[in-house]
Amino acid sequence: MAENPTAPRRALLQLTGVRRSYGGREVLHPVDLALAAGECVALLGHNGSGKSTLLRVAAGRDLPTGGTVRFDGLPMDENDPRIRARVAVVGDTVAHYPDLTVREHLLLVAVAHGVADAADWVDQVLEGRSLTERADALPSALSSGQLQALLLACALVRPRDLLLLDEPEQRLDPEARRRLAELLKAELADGVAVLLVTHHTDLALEVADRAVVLEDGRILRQGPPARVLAAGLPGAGTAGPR
Ligand SMILES: Nc1ncnc2c1ncn2[C@@H]1O[C@H](COP(=O)(O)OP(=O)(O)OP(=O)(O)O)[C@@H](O)[C@H]1O
Repeated sequence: MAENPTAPRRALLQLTGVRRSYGGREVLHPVDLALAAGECVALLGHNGSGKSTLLRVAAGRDLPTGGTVRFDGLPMDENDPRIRARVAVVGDTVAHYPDLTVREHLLLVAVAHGVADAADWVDQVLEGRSLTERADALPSALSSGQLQALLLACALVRPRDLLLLDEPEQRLDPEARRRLAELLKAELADGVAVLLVTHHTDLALEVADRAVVLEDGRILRQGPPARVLAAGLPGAGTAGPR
């Protein structure tokens, strides 16, 4: 039977009443958020509004103080191998092995995830992120933009149904940002669900199906990115994309 395009899509990631407190201070008030396969939600908001906290909780890297996070019906837990095999995360901290080259990082991740023909696939991912010339460099010899490209490449070299990205556009030059937008569109076309924390409103406009604006740990508004951005972001002097 043909799929009804107007029917609500089944959520792959479902956050229900999620709260997070640090030292008694609530930084996420109950938040509900659902993300379907092939859908991109952009999380926007001022510094400290709770975007990274929400992404960490969504990734199972941080436990909510209340509410539930489910991935494909399973309680979200980054230690569950069924979840780890399908969820790729680029978080807000830079993590790498100082004594492994760029290529070795990608091989390690690809082999750990059972990727067939890992060496060939790694070469393709290196090429796609413009890292071929730096393949034998150690992380300490990379520029900040190249390091960001490596973190992204580590998420792309492995299988995934859900991609959680915290400001992946950080430190990328305009050309690399343009390629990031193309890459995200290709991920969505492949059915990958993408939760994207970003300060780059043009990126949200280009790739997201829905924008969600957080303010002080609460959803202030959500909807089609153009409409949400036309209403302006909290703290921004003018309405519209920057
Ligand atoms: N581990 C922690 N301990 C205490 N407070 C924290 C911790 N992590 C985050 N916070 C606080 O939670 C609030 C939300 O932080 P979060 O990093 O989620 O914001 P953000 O919207 O991602 O900000 P930015 O745009 O600057 O990255 C902030 O007030 C921050 O100080």
